[in-house]
Amino acid sequence: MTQVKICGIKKLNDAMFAANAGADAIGFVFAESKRRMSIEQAANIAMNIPDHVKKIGVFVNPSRIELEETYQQVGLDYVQLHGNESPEFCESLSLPFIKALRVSSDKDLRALKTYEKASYFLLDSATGPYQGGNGTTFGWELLKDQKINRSKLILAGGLNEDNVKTAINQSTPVMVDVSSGVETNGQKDPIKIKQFIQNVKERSTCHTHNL
Ligand SMILES: O=C(O)c1ccccc1N[C@@H]1O[C@H](COP(=O)(O)O)[C@@H](O)[C@H]1O
Repeated sequence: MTQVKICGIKKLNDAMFAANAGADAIGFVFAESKRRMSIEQAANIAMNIPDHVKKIGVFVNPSRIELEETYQQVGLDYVQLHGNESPEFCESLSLPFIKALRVSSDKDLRALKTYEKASYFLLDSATGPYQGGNGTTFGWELLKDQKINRSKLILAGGLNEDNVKTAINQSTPVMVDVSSGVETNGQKDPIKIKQFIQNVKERSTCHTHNL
């Protein structure tokens, strides 16, 4: 079944709601962003949500020390690297990481093989002013015939309750990641979170039955 990560969580209520609605992972943004939060805020949420929900910290070009301290103090399961972190930097890390790549054409997928130590790789849209969380999609169809290890593929970028089933059909990722698409007026929206997760799980069930 396709897993779901709800990213940009800033409140314990939202984290609990997402967990109870079936989220498999939640994301805390430590990069420059309107969703940015402190280590203390994230640690307080992390210690109060069920263990089975993975805690993922999102960074853009962090220092090694920032990564290690945040990972340990919050109790993260993974760090998500959303900037221009080099393969050498990533390979030298001693913590589990997800490497995000911004995709606008199939040429961008060539970088995947240079991050082999990544636990997962996350494909996001290249459109928008920020390094992530732009709420913009990319052409998922370009993933269809690519030789990609789907068990390590997280799909992100502009996903929402209306497009997530199509996105999964076209890219067959192990996990989908959403931030903007489950917000209203810049705040996480429980109705959208619930519907998003329901649509993903529904779609996954249908898929399994069709196999
Ligand atoms: O969410 C943010 O503000 C953010 C900031 C900097 C880097 C990454 C960020 N979020 C990640 O961006 C993608 C796409 O988000 P969206 O659904 O299009 O809003 C997702 O992986 C978030 O984890």
